[in-house]
Amino acid sequence: MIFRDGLFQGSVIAITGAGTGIGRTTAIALASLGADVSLAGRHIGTLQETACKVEKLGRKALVVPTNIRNPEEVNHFAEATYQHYGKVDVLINNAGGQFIQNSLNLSPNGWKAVVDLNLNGTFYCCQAFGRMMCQQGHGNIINMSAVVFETGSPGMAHSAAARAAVVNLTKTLALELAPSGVRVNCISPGPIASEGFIHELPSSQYDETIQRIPLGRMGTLDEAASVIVFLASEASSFMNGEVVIVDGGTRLRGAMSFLTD
Ligand SMILES: CCCCCCC/C=C/C(=O)SCCNC(=O)CCNC(=O)[C@H](O)C(C)(C)COP(=O)(O)OP(=O)(O)OC[C@H]1O[C@@H](n2cnc3c(N)ncnc32)[C@H](O)[C@@H]1OP(=O)(O)O
Ligand SMILES: NC(=O)C1=CN([C@@H]2O[C@H](COP(=O)(O)OP(=O)(O)OC[C@H]3O[C@@H](n4cnc5c(N)ncnc54)[C@H](OP(=O)(O)O)[C@@H]3O)[C@@H](O)[C@H]2O)C=CC1
Repeated sequence: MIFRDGLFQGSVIAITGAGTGIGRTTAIALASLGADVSLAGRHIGTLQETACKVEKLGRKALVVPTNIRNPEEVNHFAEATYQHYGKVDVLINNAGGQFIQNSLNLSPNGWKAVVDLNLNGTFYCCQAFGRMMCQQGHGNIINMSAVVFETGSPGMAHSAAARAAVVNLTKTLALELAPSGVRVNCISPGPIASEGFIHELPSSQYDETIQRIPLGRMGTLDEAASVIVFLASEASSFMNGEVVIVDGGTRLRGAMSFLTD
């Protein structure tokens, strides 16, 4: 990481989806820069692995198993974090995902599951932590979109619609919360080589995906995490309601289909 040692000393940062991929890499990067963290996700095992790495860096980690699709669990995550640390400086709404399917074959429940995760879950977290941040008079929320929001995205109708909504939610919250000292921004990654993405991408589409990325390779977990770290830091203190795209230029080549047939 190219950030100053101790940059986040004294900061408390809550992260969803912190047991794997971009979330885990971000949590460890922030801890290496001095932050104490609160880690959410559904699977306690992977969260505990992240917590171990954080503690080895000499920082504190609170593990709060949470399904962000459930607003009561999200409220518990926020309350547990505040009770444990007494404040939260930054919330990183990283948890998300989808499955690839043609729109006409999506079941109502499949549609709802993906919108619930990527849009509603993000909103529940913004609301629960946003209330507390407004009360404490400062805060910084970073939402996760995906570059699919910029174009049509065959095979990802549910996710692309939800990610576009997250962008608008970010802008609205940026306006609503700014008077209370809370800023809200969004990161929109393109193909980042997380285990989750590689696993979900049909192997027959791997080569085509790489060819579509102007930089000729997927982004690394560190390259996604470092943009989140920048947004979490005071280096971005005058950014509010912004969407930072991290896709190696992929969106410039237009819509990409994830369908295999
Ligand atoms: C221009 C190029 C840019 C590239 C951009 C890349 C964009 C994004 C990349 C990433 O997001 S990388 C992260 C990858 N990780 C994941 O996506 C996580 C893996 N996915 C999931 O965990 C699931 O898909 C989920 C929906 C997010 C969660 O599912 P969950 O298991 O909790 O759902 P259920 O409640 O059990 O089921 C609800 C409903 O959904 C249907 N369903 C679930 N998975 C699938 C599937 N793989 N295929 C088809 N349908 C699925 C499930 O059947 C249920 O529907 P019903 O059967 O009840 O009708
Ligand atoms: N990799 C990429 O190219 C891109 C990724 N993204 C987004 O970046 C974020 C991180 O993805 P990435 O690291 O690549 O992939 P991962 O699959 O590794 O990360 C997804 C994380 O979300 C968590 N999660 C899923 N559902 C829930 C839920 N209901 N409640 C709480 N946590 C949940 C998972 O943990 P658990 O299963 O334990 O709950 C997991 O840790 C996601 O939002 C993803 O959609 C966006 C664009 C591109």
